[in-house]
Amino acid sequence: MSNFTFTETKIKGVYIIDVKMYGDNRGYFMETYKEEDFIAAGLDYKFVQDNQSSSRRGVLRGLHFQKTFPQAKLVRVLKGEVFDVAVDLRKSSETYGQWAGVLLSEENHRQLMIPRGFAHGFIVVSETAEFAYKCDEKYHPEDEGGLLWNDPDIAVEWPEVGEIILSEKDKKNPTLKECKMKF
Ligand SMILES: Cc1cn([C@H]2C[C@H](O)[C@@H](COP(=O)(O)OP(=O)(O)O[C@H]3O[C@@H](C)C(=O)[C@@H](O)[C@H]3O)O2)c(=O)[nH]c1=O
Repeated sequence: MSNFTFTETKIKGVYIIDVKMYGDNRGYFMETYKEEDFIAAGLDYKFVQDNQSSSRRGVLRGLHFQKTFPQAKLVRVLKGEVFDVAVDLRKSSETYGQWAGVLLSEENHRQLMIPRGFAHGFIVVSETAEFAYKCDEKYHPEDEGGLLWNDPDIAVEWPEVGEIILSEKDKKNPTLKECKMKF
């Protein structure tokens, strides 16, 4: 029997994944990824790179994608809490330009599966957060693309966290209208 529950969001292909935890007097155990269970749920990805980042409250990383080497991402939080967002950039999608968002935390142990063809980002809600994710394509620095986090046409409803902290690169990201990105 699988330890995973896969729930598709309003955007086709984007899944919230909950995991059964086994607690005892030592602490807990949980599986965080199992190829055969993901394939059985229709999520057949071959992950080739794992990443981890740490950020303080108000840090917003995103919205990021790779243009010619798109990455599917399986994302989760190790410490703290973030609001995680995927924006659909698939040209033939009925939900092109729309976003899905979910709170991921060290308490709910939730994961979000984001297919290729999306921009991805998150904002840190807790004092600090450690974030981990698997990618099915390696990092290509020359291929990076970004979308402005507060593009009014996408209108992500980011939670209120006070001051928002962006990288210099992310401050200069274009809007969807400006970059017309479609996969
Ligand atoms: C993403 C990445 C960055 N780096 C390096 C480049 C740079 O010097 C440093 C920090 O990179 P960034 O500022 O792009 O890191 P960050 O803003 O955390 O970028 C990440 O944001 C989230 C939202 C994503 O979805 C990821 O795909 C990725 O784009 O790390 C790698 O060596 N490998 C990687 O895979």
